Amino acid sequence: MTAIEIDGLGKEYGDLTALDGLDLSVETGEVYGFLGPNGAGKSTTINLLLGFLDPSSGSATVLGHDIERESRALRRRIGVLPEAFSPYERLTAREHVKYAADLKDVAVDPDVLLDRVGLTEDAWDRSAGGFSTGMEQRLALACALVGDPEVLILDEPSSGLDPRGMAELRELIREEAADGTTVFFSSHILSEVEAVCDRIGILVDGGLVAEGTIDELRDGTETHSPLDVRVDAVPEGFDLTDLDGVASMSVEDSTLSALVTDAGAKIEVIRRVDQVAEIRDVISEPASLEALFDRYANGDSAAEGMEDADGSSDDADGSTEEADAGSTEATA
Ligand SMILES: Nc1ncnc2c1ncn2[C@@H]1O[C@H](COP(=O)(O)OP(=O)(O)OP(=O)(O)O)[C@@H](O)[C@H]1O
Repeated sequence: MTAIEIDGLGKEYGDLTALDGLDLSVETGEVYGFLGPNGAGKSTTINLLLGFLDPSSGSATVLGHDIERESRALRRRIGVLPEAFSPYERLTAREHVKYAADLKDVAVDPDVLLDRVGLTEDAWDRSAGGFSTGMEQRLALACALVGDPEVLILDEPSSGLDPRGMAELRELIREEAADGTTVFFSSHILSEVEAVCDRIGILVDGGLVAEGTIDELRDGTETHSPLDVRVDAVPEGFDLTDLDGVASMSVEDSTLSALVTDAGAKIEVIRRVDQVAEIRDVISEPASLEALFDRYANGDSAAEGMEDADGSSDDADGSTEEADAGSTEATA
């Protein structure tokens, strides 16, 4: 079943098109990462879903509720962590959670939620005016969890959190997902998205440029995976960049590092090195989501052959930033 269905959603602010006919759907129980650079339209999308903004075109439903006509009913069933949560200075943490419960007309034990988001007990009865950014973010999360929402919509949930806070947030998202909650969250922190999301959509200039599981995004595009081969000694002038699928190579001491575009190229690299040196170690890493994101979000030419979010595919022209010699045929 679909929890979020977005159909041709558009938003214009005067002359500026912030969202350009977005189509997207999120299944019930899915954790969907909504990625994009600054100004891509992530918050605009979320604010439209919540009924805080009116669309210029298109439509959307969340849990079957139309976002324009049924936003009140909808907001009772979902939990929201807004982009710029700003607590009421004089209310304590407990009072915030109680207030959020009143708005939804549900009963809640604030202590359970405050404990769950890792706000330490000594802060529960303190005015939120003195909270650090991380504490504010934890409080916002506690408020979002009020009423055991069926859908959680989180706009940059990790902003202000330290690494421990981010790890706890990931754990919380996993627990919610295991409980059947649909989670839709925007982020530009790729490791966070990679760690918890079932699917990712990459938004650039108000439109989705790619969508899929991490593996699909990796498989459907040409990303460069690092391959390090440590040998006894690298022969003078040794070069691999004539091999298909080797985008670049460098040598440091006795380690030869290549960026390769497919698994076949890795085997070829190892064969070639084996002919000229004694291999001591091989370290092979998958392409990072970071690199993949850069290719889409920054319009890197290697991304142009990737499968688009609508399933169509452009032609790759064969050049990449680092690659003079690498084959860059699109695999999508
Ligand atoms: N109220 C507004 N009036 C005019 N332009 C706006 C308004 N809100 C957003 N925009 C513009 O719309 C575009 C999309 O902004 P939006 O905040 O949705 O992007 P975002 O992906 O959430 O960015 P960020 O990661 O920086 O929060 C940007 O160009 C932004 O400047």
